[in-house]
Amino acid sequence: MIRFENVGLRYGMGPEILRDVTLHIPERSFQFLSGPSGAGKTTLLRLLFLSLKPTRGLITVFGKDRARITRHELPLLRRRIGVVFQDFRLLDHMTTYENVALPLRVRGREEASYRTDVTELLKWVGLGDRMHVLPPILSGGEKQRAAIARALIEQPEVLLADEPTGNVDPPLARRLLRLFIELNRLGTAVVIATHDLGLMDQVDARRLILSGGRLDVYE
Ligand SMILES: Nc1ncnc2c1ncn2[C@@H]1O[C@H](COP(=O)(O)OP(=O)(O)OP(=O)(O)O)[C@@H](O)[C@H]1O
Repeated sequence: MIRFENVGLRYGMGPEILRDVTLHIPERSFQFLSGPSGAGKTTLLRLLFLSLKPTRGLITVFGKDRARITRHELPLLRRRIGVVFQDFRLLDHMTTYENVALPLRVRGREEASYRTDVTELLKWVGLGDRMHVLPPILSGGEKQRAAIARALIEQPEVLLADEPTGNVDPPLARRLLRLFIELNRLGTAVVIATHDLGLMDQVDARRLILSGGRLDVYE
């Protein structure tokens, strides 16, 4: 689904952050992306989300060569990739429901056509009773789940999550992990960037480990 071949990335004239990274994210797969702080996990996620271009190497996304994707095609491909950012990026002046519905509204969909989907998804992530609350009132874990719901509303083929359990207590981290596993069972490929060894030990999943700019894959 997404393939990297000998990918290198540097910011400006800085050192190479990623070096010769070769990677395949298969359909319906589940993997953790780990490595020390500053190893380049967020950078790798940004490459997967097409918000960065590699400085060298080949990336193909849904069969398309990254270098040949036009500005017009980019939003269509991105819609197939859900992302949960480290800082959630919820809009504070919109309710939880409105935040999750926003990608559909932006596309010009009528509310009547998506109201049930948004409501069901919010119930699925455990926010059924927080739908009409503004994000500043949500707890860290609730914000996290709202961000997950927003990433899932367009039924992406792959979900990328950057440290999704970074700010939550262990019981909630386990709950979020169960949510990702269930999502994966329903057919979505999942990539979770995390430092949390305890979290990774709870699932027998692929591990992508970044260190010194290189990526090792443990199946
Ligand atoms: N926009 C940028 N411009 C220049 N350097 C950057 C930029 N973004 C990240 N870097 C550098 O790239 C390296 C990798 O950063 P990145 O955020 O990808 O690591 P990470 O593994 O996600 O770290 P953490 O676990 O601490 O979030 C770091 O040295 C960082 O300073």
